[in-house]
Amino acid sequence: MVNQNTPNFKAHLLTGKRLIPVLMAIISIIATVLLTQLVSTMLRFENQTGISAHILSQAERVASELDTAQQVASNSPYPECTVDDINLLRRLTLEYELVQDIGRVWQGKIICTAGWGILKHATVLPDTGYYSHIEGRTFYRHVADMLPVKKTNNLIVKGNTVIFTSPVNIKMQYMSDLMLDWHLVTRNGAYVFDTFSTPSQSDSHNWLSLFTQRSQQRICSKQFDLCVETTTQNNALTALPSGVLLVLVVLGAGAGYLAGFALMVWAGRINSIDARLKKAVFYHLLHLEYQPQYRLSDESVVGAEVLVRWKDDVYGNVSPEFFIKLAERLGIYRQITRFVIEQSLMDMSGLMAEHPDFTLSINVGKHDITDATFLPYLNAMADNSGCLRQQIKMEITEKTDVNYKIIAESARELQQLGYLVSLDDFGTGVANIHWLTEITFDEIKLDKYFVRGLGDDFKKTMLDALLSIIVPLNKTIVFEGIETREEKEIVLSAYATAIGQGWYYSRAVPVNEFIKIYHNARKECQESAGE
Ligand SMILES: Nc1nc2c(ncn2[C@@H]2O[C@H](COP(=O)(O)O[C@H]3[C@@H](O)[C@H](n4cnc5c(=O)[nH]c(N)nc54)O[C@@H]3COP(=O)(O)O)[C@@H](O)[C@H]2O)c(=O)[nH]1
Repeated sequence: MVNQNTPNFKAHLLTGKRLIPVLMAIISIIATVLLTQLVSTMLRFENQTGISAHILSQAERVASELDTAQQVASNSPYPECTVDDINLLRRLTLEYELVQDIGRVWQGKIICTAGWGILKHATVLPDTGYYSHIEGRTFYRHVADMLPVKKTNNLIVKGNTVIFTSPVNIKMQYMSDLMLDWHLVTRNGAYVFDTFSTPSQSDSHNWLSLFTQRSQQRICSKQFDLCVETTTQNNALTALPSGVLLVLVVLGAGAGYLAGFALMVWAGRINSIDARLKKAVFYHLLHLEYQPQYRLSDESVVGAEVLVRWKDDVYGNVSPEFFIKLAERLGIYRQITRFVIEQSLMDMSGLMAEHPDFTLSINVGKHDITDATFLPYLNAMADNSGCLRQQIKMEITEKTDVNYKIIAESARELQQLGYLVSLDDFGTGVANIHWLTEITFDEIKLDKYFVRGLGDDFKKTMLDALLSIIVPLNKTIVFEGIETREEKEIVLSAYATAIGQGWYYSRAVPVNEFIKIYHNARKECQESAGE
């Protein structure tokens, strides 16, 4: 039987465990959303890099075309604004798609162009132009009314040449579906050639904006005084179609729930009582307690019964009655007996060496007495401990589920080797008077059943009858389970040389406490003997 708390604990454990898959599902949904966000951010970043490069290459193509046209015009062999010179400029406007018009500049004024010939009134260039020290050009943005026709142009002036271009030179193409702002600027950022911004970029002010990431990039041309700056904001939660998002959430929740369920099963396995007992036995997490045995006549402690204990972190205090059977079923029982023998001899060897009449009772079961390696092991341990073999008493319970002939043989062998043998739990199991004649024991332990309720006349009569059979056998008789003073007095009056153990005297206690009990009892005996 597991400690009474164990079933409650298990129920509590199960309720707690049921939450694991739900918690895992929630964590998984969050992880899925974050992962989607991460992947989407990475893809968008890659896309942004591609677009930046595309814008820059277009800008370089524009710059290169205008540069070539300007160079050809500058190298004109004709005097400025002559018919030949203007014809040359006209050829250039036909040849270079981006050149809308091209003209000559003299003393800060446009004096002739390919489109308008010699201007009647030379047009003064605005004083707001930006001069690039890298390229030696002056740029004018969105300049209106420089020519007889009303039109807005960008102007580029170098030396004696002015080129008129359209304000929009970079093709927008697929950019409208991207949440991307870009600016085409000079390296120092002082002059903006072209710019584009997505109107909806700054619109998401709801809770989803928490998941919004901003990415800025800047790349510059190696040839020209040109840089592209792009800015994008990514929010996969709003960017993804709601159907796709729903599928992701459902998949994430499902995967999390399954993982949680698997974790629960795994945790259940490693926390099963079988697994925990195996671990406790393997790592020697069991411990021992000793219950003193008293000579009832003078209340001196004559021996101790060692009892194995298991206090588990999950299941609490588990009764040996339960875990000994479990250990037998799991095939690890032998390790427990060996642990008990080794540890108890170590704990008690000092006291036993000092008091050669002190006996240590050790419980053995069917797996011990049927194990061929048991006796050699016991001998080695006993001899190694320095204790006398006749101080070691092996308790064989009557409940042992093996043929009495095997028990008789074991008892005989143990006695021949010098150990004492005790018949435990007498009167409760399969043993009967027949056992007493066939098997030789040194001690008979009467089960607590006979002590319980000894105030009752019938029980007392039963005990007297039993004693009339076993007393003549001349064995030590131990009464188990003495819980009250009355029980002790009745036992003592029934059998004056009785040995007793029970909660009236002491429960099983750790070794240090036992040694104190032993010495106190001894002192009291000596004192009362001296009086
Ligand atoms: N093979 C092994 N069996 C072992 C070992 N250690 C213990 N056991 C057996 O487990 C059974 C239960 O033992 P436990 O719960 O330790 O109970 C023992 C005592 O605590 C209990 N006891 C002692 N005094 C009283 C009392 O006054 N009242 C009361 N109700 N119970 C009392 O009795 C148990 C000891 O019994 P016994 O062994 O028959 O002397 C039990 O069968 C143990 O034998 C082990 O290492 N190996």
